[in-house]
Amino acid sequence: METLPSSTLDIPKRGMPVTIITGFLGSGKTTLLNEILANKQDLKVAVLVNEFGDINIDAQLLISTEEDMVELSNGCICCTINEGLVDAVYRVLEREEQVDYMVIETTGVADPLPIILTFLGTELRDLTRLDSIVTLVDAETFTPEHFESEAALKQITYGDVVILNKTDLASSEKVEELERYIKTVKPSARILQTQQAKVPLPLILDVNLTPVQQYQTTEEHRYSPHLQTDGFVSVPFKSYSPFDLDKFEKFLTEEIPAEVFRAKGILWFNNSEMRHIFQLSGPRYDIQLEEWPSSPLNQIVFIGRHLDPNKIRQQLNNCLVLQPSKLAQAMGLKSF
Ligand SMILES: Nc1nc2c(ncn2[C@@H]2O[C@H](COP(=O)(O)OP(=O)(O)OP(=O)(O)O)[C@@H](O)[C@H]2O)c(=O)[nH]1
Repeated sequence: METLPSSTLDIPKRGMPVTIITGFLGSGKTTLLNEILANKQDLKVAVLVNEFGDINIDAQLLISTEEDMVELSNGCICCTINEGLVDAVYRVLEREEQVDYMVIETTGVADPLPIILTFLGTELRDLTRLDSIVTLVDAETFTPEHFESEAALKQITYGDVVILNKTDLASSEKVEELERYIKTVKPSARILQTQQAKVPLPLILDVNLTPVQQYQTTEEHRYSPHLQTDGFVSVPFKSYSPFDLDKFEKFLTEEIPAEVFRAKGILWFNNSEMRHIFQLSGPRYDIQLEEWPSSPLNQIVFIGRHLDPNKIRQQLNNCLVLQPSKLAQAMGLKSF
């Protein structure tokens, strides 16, 4: 990893520079955010993490400390909680401690335009400087059909920098083909190729690449009907009882609905002292072991189209060591 030239850290204090990280579900946005936080040196970065489910897993997996971070859960900042975005930026600006830079991670199903226009068309225009929209693309799973998601296409259309990530999982032909495709959608984009979103920060931060003038004439879009989440729904699940490892493995390999596109969770298993960071993205899943920073509990979110939340919750309840009815009995409570 290159070290950051000292000039890059000398960001002038005229309006706080803002970079928006976008990209489809599982493309590597949180990985990039962690990469930024690990290499920001003395730059004081505030991060704003948005998830459309009501459990914010990403926020719990960031290496940042709590003071640097504003979480926006249970709604998408490009639509339902757009006002929340303005308030969150104000909260950062009002802090006594100087913040040099703000990085925003959108949900994987966000249309970047309403977020861009919030920065350019509200009182935030004078307080911040929109620097760049950075779009992550999963080189393994992305196709020109862009998952039949209008949001996935818009993320590329508005990307000033497009990062073709996960090149370790795609052939060089596929990566070249994708690069050609991206150039047809967004000829002016700076295209980078990465693994684990490892990128020299001067290529993506304080680059002044957002064509602010061009957006000034498109303000009416802000009020146009939002894409909703392109049919994607998020099913959260939380439990204070651990999972039985064998049952959970069986669920993953045999029962999980095919419509689940993405899942992420912090898991507690009966036979382990460790917390398990679970990531499922398209065709693969991965589990990493870490120490628990606090009391164990299970938190997991499933994202996909046409999901049946009750069925998934029932399947997960069946994987618990102590199922809710038994837990209620054990606690002397009536179960409903
Ligand atoms: N093999 C491989 N895996 C990667 C790479 N970058 C990220 N991943 C993994 O892909 C999964 C998803 O990465 P995230 O950074 O959480 O993706 P995201 O865009 O934040 O996902 P959402 O939260 O759904 O929006 C995680 O398991 C990462 O460890 C890469 O370059 N190669």
